[in-house]
Amino acid sequence: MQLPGATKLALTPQEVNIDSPNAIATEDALIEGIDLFCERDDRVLFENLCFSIPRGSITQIEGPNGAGKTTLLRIIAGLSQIYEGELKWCGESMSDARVAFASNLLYLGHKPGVKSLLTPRENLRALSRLRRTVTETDIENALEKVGLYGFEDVPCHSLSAGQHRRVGLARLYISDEPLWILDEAFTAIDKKGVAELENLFAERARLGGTIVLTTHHELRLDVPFQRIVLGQRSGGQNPLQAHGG
Ligand SMILES: Nc1ncnc2c1ncn2[C@@H]1O[C@H](COP(=O)(O)OP(=O)(O)OP(=O)(O)O)[C@@H](O)[C@H]1O
Repeated sequence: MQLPGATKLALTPQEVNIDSPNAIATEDALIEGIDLFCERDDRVLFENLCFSIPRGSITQIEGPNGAGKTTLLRIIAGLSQIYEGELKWCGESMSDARVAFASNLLYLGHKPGVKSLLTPRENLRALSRLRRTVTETDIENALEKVGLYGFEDVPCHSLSAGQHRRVGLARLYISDEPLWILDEAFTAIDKKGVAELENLFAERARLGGTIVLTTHHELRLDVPFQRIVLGQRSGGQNPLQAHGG
């Protein structure tokens, strides 16, 4: 379902060159952060932070524990306003573009957002209830993709931590939102699951989807991606770094 006044971006491949982040033209940016500043408990998490997130790209927010990765991710996702500076969506101020932004976003936070009393199938039904286009077959396929075949109708409280997490991740396989913002998506996921997620991310970016994620995992992607590195203020490095695929 689309919100009134919201423009949903189509998922279509687009040429994106993120070999040199500083060279990204502003008009290509889906999201821009300009001169962002954030402080918590009198501690500056980041300041003068600028980045540009192009459509069809993958951006990893990286840094040590407590550096402010989740804080920045929540700010970008519009879930926290504890910052100064400017955020833009498709060249428009985020505060003016809030409805359009929200209709394009799938956000998966730290916690899987899965209800323990429900089964994986019931959880996915509930999470996709606003989307008439999601069928029972889509739900079954998504659960199979995340390795939950045979567990569709088991209450989630009797699943393992990794399986619980996989129920939440199954949303990615039924998502038509062009922007995914994912906090610690790999937590509790085994090696095979991590590799499958990495393939999904790369494939999604090739289709024109945009992914912003935090993880301590060393990403192995066969598409170029960029990193916003937090927690290195004394090093004076550029927080935006490009990585080849
Ligand atoms: N609700 C809150 N109230 C006050 N301070 C907070 C709150 N949430 C986080 N902080 C502080 O903000 C700082 C950054 O936290 P954040 O969760 O963004 O870090 P992170 O880089 O995601 O860490 P991790 O790798 O451990 O997940 C930390 O010092 C933390 O104590």
